Amino acid sequence: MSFAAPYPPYDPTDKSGFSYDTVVKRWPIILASIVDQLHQENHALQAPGNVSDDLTQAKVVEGKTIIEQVSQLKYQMARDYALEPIPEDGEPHADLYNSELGRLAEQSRNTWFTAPWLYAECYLYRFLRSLLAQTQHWRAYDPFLSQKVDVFQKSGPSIYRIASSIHDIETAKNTLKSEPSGIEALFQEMIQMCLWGNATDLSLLTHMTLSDIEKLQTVEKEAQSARKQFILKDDQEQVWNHVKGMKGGRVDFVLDNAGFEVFTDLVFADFLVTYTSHVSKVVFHGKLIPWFVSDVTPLDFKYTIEALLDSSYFTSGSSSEEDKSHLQEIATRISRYVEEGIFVFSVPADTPLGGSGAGSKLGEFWTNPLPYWDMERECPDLWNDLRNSGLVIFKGDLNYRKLTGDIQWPSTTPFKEAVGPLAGSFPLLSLRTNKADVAVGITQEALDEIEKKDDKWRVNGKYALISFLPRTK
Ligand SMILES: O=P(O)(O)OC[C@H]1O[C@](O)(CO)[C@@H](O)[C@@H]1O
Repeated sequence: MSFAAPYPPYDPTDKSGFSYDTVVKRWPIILASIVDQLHQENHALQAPGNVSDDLTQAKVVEGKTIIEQVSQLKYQMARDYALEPIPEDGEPHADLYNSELGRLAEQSRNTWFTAPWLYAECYLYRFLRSLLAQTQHWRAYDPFLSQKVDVFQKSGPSIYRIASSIHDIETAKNTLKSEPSGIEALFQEMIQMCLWGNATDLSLLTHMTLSDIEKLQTVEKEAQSARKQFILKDDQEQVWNHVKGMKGGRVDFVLDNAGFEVFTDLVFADFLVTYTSHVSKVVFHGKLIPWFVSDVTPLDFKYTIEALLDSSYFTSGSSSEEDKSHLQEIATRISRYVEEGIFVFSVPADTPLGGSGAGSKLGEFWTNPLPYWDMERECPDLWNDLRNSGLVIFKGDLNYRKLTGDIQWPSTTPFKEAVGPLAGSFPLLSLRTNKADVAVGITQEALDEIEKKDDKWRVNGKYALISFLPRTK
């Protein structure tokens, strides 16, 4: 793999006030929470009677404990130190990250404030992984797991509401079959539910209260029609026209966040398989290492389905027996689809963090720092595999940044142009709420209007883009 992609046709320039903001404000909070988390684990391990002494096991290179290493990273980041090479830890992509770092050093862009934002952010999670992977004790440890679980457990009210809507669809199933326009309307509702499911994301939620999160999770019909005006590019009709031409096809989800968002992905997938004849198989792609705080790992995926089946899992809000039975209905169906291989995770569900060599090869691509432009050259196996899909759905902001290379395209640039050589490889749908500067495919008129209305529209998560490209090659 090499980083020097031949696309785009002009020099990438990615720095912006917002990226700087995340380095100085958001990342230190994330690192501080990891240090807290590690301390808590330490105390538990060192409790009287517990024979395990992690401070011995957790020594990493240079004689520093993992906690000292993470604290040092936080210190260096705030002072704009140079990024250190990723140690050879036996996990994928260390060479790729390091060769790019070398290239950046030649351009004096290898410090926390000067490195391209996309690279620096991916590096941060890969470097953290390296610290953990080099120890015996923390190798299987996901420092974000407790946050993921905590927020998911509090998402009960929104999850029950969605499950009840699906129950209503089940009740009207027979009528729906004879009314194609009803299915189309539901498809639009589902796509929007799945889109707005991306509005919550733990790497952004450092300042949010539970009620803020609940507001973001409001995805039912009324809220959706109110939010339609916030969709700045809307290819829903093109997507439906494409999907309705499929017969028993395969859909892929390149997943983003665990918890509530992956629940909305599963609901959308369930809808496609259960209520339409267009889709008979769904493949889910996640991350092999803890990534951008809340991204789905194979273990998160398995955990989500078990949690949905457990009627005492959700802790917030009051739920009636009826709510619970509606959730059981869809959770049981999802679990059955997994058992029957109708829903599959792209790597085995028990793949450990860091991957398991050949068995998880197809999952490695998603945690490298590259744009997706050159997937065909960088990871031909994955590219060829996705060519078997009838629709590849890329969820969320980071996937969008990688699809477009995270560069400052004029916002009226066609999506196809920003996706570059990847465009046309397979039918591609991006569902993204805007949390970073890059945004393309917007008409001049819409752009003028939004610039007047809200100067934070690119980053405040209130606006969204639904972008579709057909297969052309
Ligand atoms: O979960 P999502 O939608 O990919 O969002 C992640 C986004 O959050 C950030 O980490 C912080 O803004 C971005 O860098 C990143 O693109």
